[in-house]
Order: sequence, then C-alpha cells, then structure tokens
Amino acid sequence: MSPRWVVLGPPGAGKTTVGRLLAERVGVAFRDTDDDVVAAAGKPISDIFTDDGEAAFRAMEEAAVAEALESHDGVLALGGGAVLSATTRRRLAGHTVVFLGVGMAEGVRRTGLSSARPLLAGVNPRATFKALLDARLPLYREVATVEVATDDLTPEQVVDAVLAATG
Ligand SMILES: Nc1ncnc2c1ncn2[C@@H]1O[C@H](COP(=O)(O)OP(=O)(O)O)[C@@H](O)[C@H]1O
Ligand SMILES: O=C(O)C1=C[C@@H](OP(=O)(O)O)[C@@H](O)[C@H](O)C1
Ligand SMILES: [Mg+2]
Repeated sequence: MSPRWVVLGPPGAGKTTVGRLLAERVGVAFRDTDDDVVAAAGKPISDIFTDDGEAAFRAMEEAAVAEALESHDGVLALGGGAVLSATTRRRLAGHTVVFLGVGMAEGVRRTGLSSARPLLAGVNPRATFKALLDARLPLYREVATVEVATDDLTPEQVVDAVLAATG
C-alpha cells in the first residue's frame, strides 16, 4: 500500500487544505502526518516543541511519515519540515510527490493568523519564513515529481493543477 499523492511544501502552501480537497474530489482517504504526531504525543505541536524540543518533534515526524508511506493509500500531507530528514527524503523516492510552492509574502499572510506553528511564532515571521524557504526549497525540489505555485490560485484551482499534472 502506498499513497497516491504525497503533498509537501512550506507552511501555508496549502498541504492540509488542498490535500483534503484533492482526496474528496477523487474519493480517497486523506491523512496528515501532523495529525498522526499529535495523536501519538497526546498534545498539540506547540506543546511538543515547548516541552520536548524540535528534535523530538522531528523524530516523531520521521516515524509518522514512514508509517504513513507504508499504510496509507490516499492523499498524504506532510508537515512543512518533514523533508529536513534525509531518511524521509530517501523514503519518498518512487512516490508521486507534489510540491506546493508559496512565496514569502503570501506564506506569511496565510500563516499569520494562526499560533499553531511554533517555528513562525517569533518576532519576525517574514525573516523566519525567508530563511525557511532558502533552506528548504532545494530539499522540496529534490524529492518532488510535480511542482505547483499556489500564490495566485484558489485551493480548488490547485487541485485542478495537481490533477492535470498527475491525474
Ligand atoms: N491556495 C490558497 N489560497 C488562499 N488561501 C489558502 C490557499 N491554500 C491554503 N490557504 C489557507 O492558508 C492557511 C494555511 O493552509 P494549510 O492548508 O494549513 O497549509 P499547510 O498545511 O501547507 O501549512 C489556511 O487558512 C488555508 O485556508
Ligand atoms: O515547517 C515546519 O517545520 C512545520 C510545519 C507544520 O506543518 P504545516 O507545514 O502543515 O504548517 C508543523 O509540522 C510544525 O509546526 C513544523
Ligand atoms: Mg498542514
């Protein structure tokens, strides 16, 4: 068993929103590894970061991705930092991997209203987002089989683009 689409990209790219819509559109199950980590830890991501640290979160995330890649056959959305793990990047080989891109301005706008992302909760979310994009763009592109820029698209249009490219 293997996901039909794995969706990744930076925070605010719409992995969760578009992944869920795509799954609804084609009638398959949706799964988000952030939810799996929260369920396994029994607490929200912000509490995992505060209580246990980012490294502990990354270890749980790596395990959640590995498990989902083996057991889920619908749409699988990853957390934005999942690709930081070289082991995860290796495990993504051979899968249909959709990279949803978003620029800094739109990414900050989309994530700005939520306090649920501890990495972006600092005093300068624009600088943090820029640093995050600089560090991760090569990693997203290393594993992606399809890339969709989402800045000027509605979630429905992103689903259309994903289906046109992979369907
Ligand atoms: N294409 C889009 N256009 C406008 N808003 C979007 C789009 N995709 C997602 N959003 C909004 O951005 C926020 C973050 O989306 P989310 O799916 O949680 O992103 P991710 O899982 O990639 O971090 C949500 O409020 C969502 O409604
Ligand atoms: O980019 C990141 O490092 C993170 C992104 C979040 O997921 P989303 O990308 O779905 O917001 C979540 O996994 C955690 O807050 C860390
Ligand atoms: Mg998400």
